Amino acid sequence: MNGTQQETGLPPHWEVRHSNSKNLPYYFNSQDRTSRWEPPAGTDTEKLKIYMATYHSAKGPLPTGDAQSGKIRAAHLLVKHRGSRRASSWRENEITRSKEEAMEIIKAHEQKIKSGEITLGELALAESDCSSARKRGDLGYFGRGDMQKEFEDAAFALRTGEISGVVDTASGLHLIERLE
Ligand SMILES: O=C(O)CN(Cc1ccccc1)C(=O)c1nc(-c2ccccc2)[nH]c1C(=O)O
Repeated sequence: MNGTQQETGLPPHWEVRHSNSKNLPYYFNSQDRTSRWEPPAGTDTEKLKIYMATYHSAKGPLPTGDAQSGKIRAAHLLVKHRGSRRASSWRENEITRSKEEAMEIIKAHEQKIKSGEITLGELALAESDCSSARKRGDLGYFGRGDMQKEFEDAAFALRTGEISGVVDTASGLHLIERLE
């Protein structure tokens, strides 16, 4: 997160950064690589105030893994198709649906979850083709490098409590909910 000069009101070479350990913004000078908690002299404080208000939107600071371990916890609902790397699951010994059919199914699941009709965990119990279904799709904690890249990138981009759009991996199509 670093807005341009005219957006932040900071002097040249200065940018706003975020300290995960303190969950606070700080100011970093990319030329002499100094950092400070307070805006530097010459800052247009009115502009900075507006910029920070936008940055600290209702959704809070940008998503990151847990400040200490870098791990997050998520649940997912997996709909496999005949092109899945392992086209079999506890639900169906041989999965023959096409990827297009799987997309229709998971889009309907997404609608139900995002409308509040049902939680992802509840729906995963009956509908997920992943062995985690019996745990409401809960995968526990994981860090970068533990999951397929597309899955990891989508999960780490979520804020806690947020639900992804459809994520496509070699295993199938997923909806992901970041739990912690
Ligand atoms: O992709 C494969 O070759 C086979 N797999 C991997 C797998 C199989 C069993 C348990 C965990 C992972 C799956 O198809 C699979 N992937 C997942 C998965 C993918 C991304 C995130 C979490 C789980 N679950 C499953 C499953 O059957 O239960």
